Parts: sequence; structure tokens; C-alpha cells
Amino acid sequence: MNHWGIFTDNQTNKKELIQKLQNNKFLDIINLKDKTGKLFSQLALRKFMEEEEKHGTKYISNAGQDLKTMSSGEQKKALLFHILDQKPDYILLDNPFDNLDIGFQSSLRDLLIEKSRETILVQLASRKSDMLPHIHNFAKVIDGQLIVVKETSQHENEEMNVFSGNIPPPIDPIQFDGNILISFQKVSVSYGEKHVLKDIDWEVKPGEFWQLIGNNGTGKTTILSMITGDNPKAFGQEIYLFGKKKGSGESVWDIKEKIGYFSPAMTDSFSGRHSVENMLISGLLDSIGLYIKPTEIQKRIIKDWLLLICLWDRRNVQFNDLSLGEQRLVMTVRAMVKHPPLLILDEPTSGMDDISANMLVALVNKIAEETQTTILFVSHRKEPGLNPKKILELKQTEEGSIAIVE
Ligand SMILES: Nc1ncnc2c1ncn2[C@@H]1O[C@H](COP(=O)(O)OP(=O)(O)OP(=O)(O)O)[C@@H](O)[C@H]1O
Repeated sequence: MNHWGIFTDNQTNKKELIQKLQNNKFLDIINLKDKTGKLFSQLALRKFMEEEEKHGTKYISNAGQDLKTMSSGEQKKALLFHILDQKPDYILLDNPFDNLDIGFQSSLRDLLIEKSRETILVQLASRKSDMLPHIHNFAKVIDGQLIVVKETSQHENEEMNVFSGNIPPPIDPIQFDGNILISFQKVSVSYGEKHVLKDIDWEVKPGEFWQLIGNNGTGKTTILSMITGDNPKAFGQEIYLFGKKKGSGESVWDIKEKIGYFSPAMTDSFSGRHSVENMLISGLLDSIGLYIKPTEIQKRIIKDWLLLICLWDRRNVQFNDLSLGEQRLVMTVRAMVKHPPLLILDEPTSGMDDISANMLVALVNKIAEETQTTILFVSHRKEPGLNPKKILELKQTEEGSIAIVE
């Protein structure tokens, strides 16, 4: 079997690349003619979710749960088993290990190695360490063309970006003078028979830098949604945010104005045409479009942020035209520009190449060092170089996940 690994970076137009591979446009290099193929990707998952929503049929879940209520790892597992059931001649794997916990990453690796005896694998990888060990043919896309490369030619120029200058200060600091920012006391969550969280005790103090880790489905997103205010399961529980008991009459706005939030899914929802500069200014104004004329001081602060992340020269470029890595940097800055008491970054590096992920990690470390903002960074990967001071790990038990604090 002739398997292929294609190195992508955050400049690669992956949609086009996948279409070209499916339509056999790189025949002289990767020949998939007359073969049946399946796509294992976020895009394929999104399509299944849309279908589920439209027709109410559960296409890839035999456990009866809607795809959209599954955790991101559970969704990927469901898709993979659905694909394997159909025994395709080849599988296009688009960053297969993203969003998967370490345990499942290694069982997926073993499963793919086993399947590779009868199925051609074409793996798109933005991280070199993700490439499956039994792939020995490599290519990358240069100017829309697929070029054969040696493995070692990828990422050899990796270097950590060092930001010049300091984190720009807030214009109007958002006040929070308490000693405890978040407190969970014996918080438990279940969906019917399914126990997700069990007696979670957790205390976060101002200025701390936390990483939240745990296997797929252990309840990381559930915890975040109880903090940000979206989850009705939070009510009636002993959850205190910014010194107030959750559900004690505080408005959603009271909570939202104290939290900067970024998850990669947000980037997908920005379909409008906004310049990079306006995207950041609108972060100060809490709107997506720019309907109010910014003040001079607002413009100056945003200029300083753009200089810091080396995008000042590209301030007039449309946000959607930035590379994925640049978009993530801008969105992280957008969540931070007001110096909220709490910054939540939900899997911010998923799908990023090594170089871009390093830059984002460096920016987060810098924010942690130079500001008073408390950071919650959710990630499966042990991000090389990330310096959280505390870790909350969710461990699954029969009665729901318990919390272990390091
Ligand atoms: N509305 C719902 N109905 C049934 N189960 C649900 C619902 N919402 C969440 N769950 C379940 O709760 C569990 C925790 O999900 P959650 O998304 O919090 O996990 P996670 O740790 O963020 O996972 P991942 O790392 O895969 O994103 C999962 O098993 C999920 O299927």
C-alpha cells in the first residue's frame, strides 16, 4: 500500500486541496483513480451535523445521541467508526489527532496502522509529530501544486516568535476586587443516566494561569459553559463567579463583561468582511461590526496590539483573508483587549501548525506574565512551552468525572 503524508500549514487552502485529491487532480503523484474514498475531517462532521438537523436522522451515531450534543472527541470517534464500517479503498485524514485525548490518539494510531494493510491512507498533517509512522511518501502544497518532499524538509526553519514590546494596558480596567474568581463546591452534572461531573470542588484566584485537561467527554466544555452562563445545569448548584452565587440575580451581561472568550468555532462564524483593525476595535466596543467611531485612544491601543503581534502592516487586510494562525492570534487579542478579569481559551491551538501554535502559546504566556488577567487554557495536548501554574484534570469514573488539582 502506498500511503501519503501531506504537510499543510496555516497558509494551505485545505478545502481546495481536499477537493483536488478527491477529484484525482494529482494523478502523477497520488493516484486514487477508480477508488472509493472517505473523508475524515471537521468538514465532514459539520456536514453530518447539518444533515441531522435538517432531517432529524442520526446518520453516524448508533448510540442514539445527537452528534451536536457529543463532545468533540466523541464526534470524531463516531465518524471514524462510521467510515471504517464502509470499508473504503482510501481514507483522507485531515489532522486526525486534533481534539483527541492522548489515550484515544494512541488507539487511533494503532487502528490506522492496522487498517493501512487494506486501506490507502492519505494524511494531511499540520504538525510533524502527528504523521503516522508507517507513512514514507511525503508531499506539500506550493502555489497550488503538490510537490514531493523529504520528511526532513518540513518545519526545519521552526523558530519561536519573540514579541517585541509589552502587552498594551487596558483603557478602562474592569474592576474585580475579590479574592476568589471562581468557586465550585461539590458540583455534579448528569444528562439522564449519563453522569458527567461528580462533586467538583475547584477554586480559582485572581491572576492564576490554569490549564484544564481531561480525556474526551470528561466534561471540560461542560465546566466552561457553566462559567460563561450558557448551561442551565449550573443553576441550583454551589457555583460562585466573581464573588456572586450563580443564579442570584446577576445578569448575563454582568458575567460576560468580565470574561474574554475564544474558541476556534468562533472564527468560523465570522463570515462578514471586516478589516483586522476593525475586528480588534470592535472587541473594545463589544460588537462585531464597527458602528461607533472609535476614539483616538482606542485606535492607539489597537495599534500597539497589532505592532506586538506583527500585524500592523496588515491592519487593512480582511480578517477572513488572514492565515488560520494569524486569525487565532487576532481572536486571542480580541478576547484580551479589555483586560477582562478572566480569559478563557478553549482548545485555541487545534488545527494549527507547529510554528503558529508556538506563537499563540508564546502570546498566552506573555499575557499571563504581564497582566492581572486569570487564564483558563483548555487543551488536550501538552502544549510545548505553555507555562500554566496550575492544572485541573478531569478523570472519568462511573459516577462522573472527578477533579484532580496539581
Ligand atoms: N445535551 C446533552 N445530552 C446528552 N449528553 C450530553 C449533552 N451535552 C453533553 N453531553 C455529554 O456530556 C459529556 C461531557 O461533554 P463535554 O463536551 O463537556 O466533554 P469535553 O471534556 O469537553 O470533551 P472533548 O474533549 O471531547 O471536547 C459527553 O459525554 C457528552 O456526550
